[in-house]
Amino acid sequence: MQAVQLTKEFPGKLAVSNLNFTLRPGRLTALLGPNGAGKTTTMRLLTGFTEPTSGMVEIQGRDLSEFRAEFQKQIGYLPESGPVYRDLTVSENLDFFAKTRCIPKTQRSRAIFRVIEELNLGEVRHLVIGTLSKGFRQRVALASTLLGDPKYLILDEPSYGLDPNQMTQIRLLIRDLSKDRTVLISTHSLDEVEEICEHVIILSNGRVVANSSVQDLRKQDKLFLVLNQGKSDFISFMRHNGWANVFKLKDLEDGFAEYEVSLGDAKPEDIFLLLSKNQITIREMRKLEESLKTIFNSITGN
Ligand SMILES: Nc1ncnc2c1ncn2[C@@H]1O[C@H](COP(=O)(O)OP(=O)(O)OP(=O)(O)O)[C@@H](O)[C@H]1O
Repeated sequence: MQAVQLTKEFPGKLAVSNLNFTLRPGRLTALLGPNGAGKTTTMRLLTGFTEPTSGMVEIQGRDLSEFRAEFQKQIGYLPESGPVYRDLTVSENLDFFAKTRCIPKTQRSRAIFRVIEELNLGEVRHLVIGTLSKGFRQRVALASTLLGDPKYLILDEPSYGLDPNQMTQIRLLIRDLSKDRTVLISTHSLDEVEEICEHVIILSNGRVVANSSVQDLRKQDKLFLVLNQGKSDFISFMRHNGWANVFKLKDLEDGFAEYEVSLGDAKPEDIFLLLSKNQITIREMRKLEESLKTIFNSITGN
């Protein structure tokens, strides 16, 4: 599933602009971004609920706008906070959604039984949704999304409002589901991303500002160094040796200075070797592991 130059403009508001990314089966992707960055709009475009102003969503090489009705049977969309009808029982709610998803009558009760089992809803199946806790309501919403076993799942903040136990359960379930499906979740929880996601797309002001594996994002680790470079300029020396991202933090009184070096693909020992070969005196050297939160904040300019 691919977003190709995907753009949506509302009157007076460019919500998302020229989005390009690919979602793959077996790779759980998180969509991140500050409030108003365009996450919900992107998800609605991917599900075909909103039409793009320009660009397209391509599914296995086909433009989604050409087979929207057919595709909606293959996609499970969990919108932010819902949908669950509070005065229906869990079973009635699932039956209603099974009908809207056009699951044939002969297969409906089997499909409902399957999601009730999958989400552990057996004990509450005859209860009215309005009487259930937020965690159970969210599970019912997710169960409705899974009816008919869709191969594409677009889940807008699936763990929002859940307690820590429920959160863990839902996250593990989503991770399992993503093994043989194409799954995109939006979230504000960087813990969730670290725990279950392999890939991240970060939006800021309607644009993609990062599209990479969680592992690659983490390659923004840095090295903190205190060294004495004598009279020559350490930054130029490092640039000359292929290290572009070197910053002086401050000069110390005794000729030493503090620096920060972005590691990229390299290891701290590569730098250690370079410095010792060139007789640079190192007083201190330590790896600074950036938290995903710091990386997110610096990418989105927060
Ligand atoms: N129907 C609409 N009409 C006009 N503007 C809209 C509409 N829907 C969304 N927008 C605007 O588009 C921008 C992106 O909104 P969107 O809901 O996609 O962001 P979001 O990242 O999901 O935000 P949040 O994290 O707060 O849910 C916002 O500025 C929003 O006000």
